Amino acid sequence: MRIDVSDLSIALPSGRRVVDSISFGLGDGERLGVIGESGSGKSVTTLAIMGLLPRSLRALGSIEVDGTQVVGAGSKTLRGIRGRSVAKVFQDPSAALDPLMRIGRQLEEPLARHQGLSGAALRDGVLGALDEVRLPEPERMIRSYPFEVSGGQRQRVAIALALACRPQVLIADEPTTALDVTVQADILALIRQLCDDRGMGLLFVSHDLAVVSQTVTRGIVMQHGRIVEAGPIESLIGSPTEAYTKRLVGSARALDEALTIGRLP
Ligand SMILES: Nc1ncnc2c1ncn2[C@@H]1O[C@H](COP(=O)(O)OP(=O)(O)OP(=O)(O)O)[C@@H](O)[C@H]1O
Repeated sequence: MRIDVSDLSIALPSGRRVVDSISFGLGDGERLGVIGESGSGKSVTTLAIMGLLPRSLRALGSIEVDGTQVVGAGSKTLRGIRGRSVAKVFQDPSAALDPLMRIGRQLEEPLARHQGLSGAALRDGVLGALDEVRLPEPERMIRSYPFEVSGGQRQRVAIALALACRPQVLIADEPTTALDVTVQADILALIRQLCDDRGMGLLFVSHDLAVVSQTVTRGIVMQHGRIVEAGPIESLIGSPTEAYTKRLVGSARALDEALTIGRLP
C-alpha cells in the first residue's frame, strides 16, 4: 500500500498556509521520518492524511492512500481509510485511551469490529494483542484501568489498539516524547519490530533526529510548512546540505555529547 502526497497545502481561514505545497511518497512497507521543529507542520500533515483536520484548517492538493483520494473525501470514504489502511499512535497515549474503561474492554471493541471476533476468540485476541506489544501479566493488564499502568505500558496499549485494526501503515506522532529515555528506546525497538513482522509501513513524526535515525530509512525535513530536504536518513544525518538540517544535526549532536558526559550545555 502506498501513500502519495502531492502539492499539499494546508490553509487557515485567513489564507495563511501552515503547510505549503509539499510532496512525498511512502512506499509499501517503507519507514519514512517527518522531521522538523515545533510548528513546522508535521502534525497537521498527518492529520490531513487521515482526513482528521480540524474545521479551521483546509487541505488543498492531493493525498492518495492506497489509490483513494483523501482531500475532499466524504466521511464514509474516510472511515474506510482510518483504521484499516492507516492508524495513528499519539505522543500522549492517554489521548487514545478511555480513562474510565478497563484496558481489556478497550481492546475488545476494535478487535470485534475489525476482525469480527467474539466470545473465547475475542478473549484470545485481546491476550494476543497484549502479547504482541510485549506487555507482561496480560491477565492483570486486561483488568486494569489506564491510570493503573506505567506511561510506557500505556503507550504499548495504545499501539496495540492501533494495530487491532490491522493497518497497513502506522502513523506515529512523537510516540516517545512523553517517556523517559530507557522506555523510549524500548518503544522504538517495538515499533521497528512490529513493522518488520507485519510488513507495515511507518510514518514517524519527530523533532528528534537521534530518535528518527534509529527508526526510519528515509526522511523529509520540514521548516515553516515546507520540505527543505529529503533523502536516505544516513545522508540527512551524515552529510546534510541545507542550513536548517545542519542546525538540527548539530543540536542533536550537542545534546548527545552533553548526555554522554553527563551534563547539559
Ligand atoms: N487547529 C488549528 N488552527 C489553527 N492553526 C493551527 C491549528 N493546528 C495547528 N495550527 C498551526 O499550524 C502550524 C503547524 O502546526 P503543527 O502542529 O503541524 O506543527 P508540528 O510541526 O507538528 O509541531 P509540534 O512538534 O509542536 O507538534 C502551527 O503554526 C500551528 O500553530
